[in-house]
Amino acid sequence: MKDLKNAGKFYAHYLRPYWLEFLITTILIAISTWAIVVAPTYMGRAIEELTVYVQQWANPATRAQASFTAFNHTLAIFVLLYLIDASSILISSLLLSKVSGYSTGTMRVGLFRKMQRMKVQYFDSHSDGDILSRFTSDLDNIFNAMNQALIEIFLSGAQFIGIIWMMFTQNATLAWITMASTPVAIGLSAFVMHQASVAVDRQQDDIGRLNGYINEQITGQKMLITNGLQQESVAGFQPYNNAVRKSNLRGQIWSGILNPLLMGLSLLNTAIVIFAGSWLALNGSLSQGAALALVVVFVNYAQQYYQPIVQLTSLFNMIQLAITGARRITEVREQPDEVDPKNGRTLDGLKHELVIDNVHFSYIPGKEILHGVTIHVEKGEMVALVGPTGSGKTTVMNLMNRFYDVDSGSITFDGVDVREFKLASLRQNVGIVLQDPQLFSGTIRDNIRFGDPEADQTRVEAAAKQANIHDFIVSLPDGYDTFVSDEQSVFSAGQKQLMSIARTILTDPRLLILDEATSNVDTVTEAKIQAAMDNVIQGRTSFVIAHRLKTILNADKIVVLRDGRIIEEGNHEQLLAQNGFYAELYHNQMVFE
Ligand SMILES: Nc1ncnc2c1ncn2[C@@H]1O[C@H](COP(=O)(O)OP(=O)(O)OP(=O)(O)O)[C@@H](O)[C@H]1O
Repeated sequence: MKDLKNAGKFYAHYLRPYWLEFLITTILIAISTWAIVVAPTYMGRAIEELTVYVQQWANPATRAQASFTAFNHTLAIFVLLYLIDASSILISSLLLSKVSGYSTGTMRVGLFRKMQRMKVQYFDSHSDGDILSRFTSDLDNIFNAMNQALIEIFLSGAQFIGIIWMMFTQNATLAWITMASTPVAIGLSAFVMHQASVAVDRQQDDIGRLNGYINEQITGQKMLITNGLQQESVAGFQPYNNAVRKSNLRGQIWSGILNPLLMGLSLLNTAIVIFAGSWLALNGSLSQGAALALVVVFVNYAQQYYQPIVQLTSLFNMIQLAITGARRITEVREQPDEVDPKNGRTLDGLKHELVIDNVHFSYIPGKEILHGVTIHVEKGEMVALVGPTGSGKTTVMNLMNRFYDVDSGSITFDGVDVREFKLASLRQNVGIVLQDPQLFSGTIRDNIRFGDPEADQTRVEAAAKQANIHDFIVSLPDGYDTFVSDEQSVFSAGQKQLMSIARTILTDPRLLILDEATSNVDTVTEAKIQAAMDNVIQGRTSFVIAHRLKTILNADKIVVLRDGRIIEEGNHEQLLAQNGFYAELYHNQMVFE
């Protein structure tokens, strides 16, 4: 019920702008229902007039008076009524198709915009496949339901009201008897629909998880092939597939039950109407002929009365999928946005120092990752963060850029808390070279000037030269116009890292965070990356998360992190002299160099 209420709110929000289309549709459907209800009476009248014509024509005394005019006239009205009905339905369908297309388009754009505002946490805690299925499967379900079910909802609703109205104009007692079973039908439908909705809900979530798995396996396909794990991958796929099959079957069974159940109830209702009508005919004040005619009419109504309910329940699965789709999209819409302070301050470079002061942080409440980390970074310094995998290096970076906020402690730029700056201003000042750089579909030029699309060729080339990737780019047949994408790129992993460095150089950030790539690159590329890093670091305050200690020998300060705590701090020589954890780490790495 809560889902239904929330879905109501969701659709009201997106469909409100189309109130005029709905008003026109309501009027057209009312006209069509009126036409369809009235048309049979003209049919009867036409038959009556035809009978009169035949009788007059058969009799020589009246043959001269026999005329088709009245019959033709009635028949024309009859045909006209059907034309009105057909064209009203056609126009309504077209209008509602337009509404479905436009409103799902708005939902898609809204969802996409929302994705750009949401906290990084959402993306870290949901699989790409699951996020993608909200754009594909859920929005498709919503579109299909709106495109096909909306018109049925209108038609069935109008038909339902029309039949009730007609029944009461004929005989109120029999009308009440026909409608008496409605609460049973509603109760039964509510129960079955609830069961089905639980199954359909689960089905959509299972589809999300299945997509997540497929996405992960496609992304890691090379790893799978290299390790000969294709069979294992298929075996891992089975539980996800089985879950979808099971919840799908459960949903189909429950929603499949509803239709025959209501058909049965409709038959039972018809039998009750026949029985009650006959009793009235025998004991009532009506003549037997009139009572019999009334029973026949009400048997007809009793069958028609259930038709809109049956029709709507046959669409139930589709409607349920749309309700679930609304829930899953609402879930995204209700995610908190990144917190951008009102009247936030503008960060204009770093003048003195950046201080990470006694920072505690946990991704999951109760599971603290950083336990009181304090780091001072003076303007122009290069500070390196080292430590074993999982020690919290990337987490520190996540906090400096406000991908996440600290639980306690603070991060300050010249004494001003990072949470007081406008997000855009903060990120303009903080450039990040990520561990696993991403290329976007477009030319190499567009990829380099990603952070500043207005940059001209001179600036793009200067950045590429500093990043040591210019020579490679111009060696390509199309040079800077070469089309690349993350999946189909002409770059090796190391060259991708150089591209990412070029991109960062172009935006000229005051503070640079460099999450060094862990991937193994050949020694020539490694030397290029090193030179590019030196170029980008020069003259800037920088914070390097280093995996290869060779790259940070010149750092002004090296901070050693272990299990979320700083255990050593100093420059390379000082730390070697301490002969502690860093010295051990360094000597171990040098063995492999
Ligand atoms: N989004 C997240 N949600 C929950 N836990 C996380 C998340 N990201 C990281 N962690 C956990 O936080 C801890 C620190 O991770 P972090 O990525 O900061 O380590 P790291 O030192 O950068 O490791 P690496 O050298 O492998 O990059 C790890 O135990 C990791 O499992």
